Amino acid sequence: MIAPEYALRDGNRIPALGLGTYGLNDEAGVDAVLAAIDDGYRLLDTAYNYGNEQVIGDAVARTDVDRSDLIITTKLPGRHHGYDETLQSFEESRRRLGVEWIDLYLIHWPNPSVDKYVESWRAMISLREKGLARSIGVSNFTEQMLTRLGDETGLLPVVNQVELHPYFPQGELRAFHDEHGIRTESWSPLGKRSALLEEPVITELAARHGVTPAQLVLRWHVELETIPIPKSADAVRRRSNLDVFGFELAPEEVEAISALERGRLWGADPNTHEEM
Ligand SMILES: NC(=O)C1=CN([C@@H]2O[C@H](COP(=O)(O)OP(=O)(O)OC[C@H]3O[C@@H](n4cnc5c(N)ncnc54)[C@H](OP(=O)(O)O)[C@@H]3O)[C@@H](O)[C@H]2O)C=CC1
Ligand SMILES: O=C(O)C(=O)[C@@H](O)[C@H](O)C(=O)CO
Repeated sequence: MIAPEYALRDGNRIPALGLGTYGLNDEAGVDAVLAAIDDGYRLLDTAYNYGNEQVIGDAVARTDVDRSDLIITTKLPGRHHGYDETLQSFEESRRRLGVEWIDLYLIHWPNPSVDKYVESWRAMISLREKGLARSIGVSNFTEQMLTRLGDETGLLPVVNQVELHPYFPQGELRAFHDEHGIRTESWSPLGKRSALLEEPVITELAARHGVTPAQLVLRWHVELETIPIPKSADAVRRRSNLDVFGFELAPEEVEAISALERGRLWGADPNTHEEM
């Protein structure tokens, strides 16, 4: 199963679903990422701070799938904000991944109290101009922060990766993204170890469609046209998480799932959260 793709505003393409890799480490992590690529995952999400870029790089080096068919995402950590620091951090990530280019490079968190994300963004624009980062984006940015990037540099990110699941559907931010050609990626798309997958509306709709609760939630993301990046260390769950393109949800089913809205699960508000 290979996920369909969306076009990004910069002319590049991105799969409609990817693999989260936080917690996939060591040799077991390499095996998991390699098996995921074999099973059809083409979008891989890591970060400097996950400490597993080399794990992703090893899997990419070992697979038979063409490098140009893979979309590798990594992220700039908070402690490396600033123009020169960003260029240096990017080189470290690229070296650990063992790749010529990074497909999607994101600012992991805005850390507004440090107030250097615009400088980092300028460095990322230069990386894109050199072809070292094919697409550039951000993560955990608010509408105000995105607007500031656009106002001060003339270039908006093509992706904003944010917390997004049925408990926190991010309706207003998604509408802003859609208006400005920013693609939404969903982190913790399954609600990471919360009770989401046991919610009656989820289990009942899953039974109606003959799918698992996780497949139902992932299909909800697809209906919203956000890109979920579920993480699983288990091969069977990874395969079923990718297998969500053979059924559809009716608009009222999407609404019923979105009605679970109650807010962020982990309290990580981009206006105050400081990421090192
Ligand atoms: N930009 C950012 O700030 C952030 C980015 N991320 C990214 O998003 C990715 C995904 O988010 P994450 O927080 O891991 O949470 P997810 O919502 O992807 O949930 C992962 C959890 O769900 C379990 N799981 C996976 N598939 C299934 C299934 N089919 N049925 C039941 N349980 C399942 C996993 O267990 P098991 O492994 O045992 O299957 C794991 O415990 C991360 O790996 C990372 O790449 C995450 C947080 C913040
Ligand atoms: O991206 C992730 O998976 C995270 O957990 C982030 O929240 C990030 O690594 C962080 O904020 C650590 O403090």
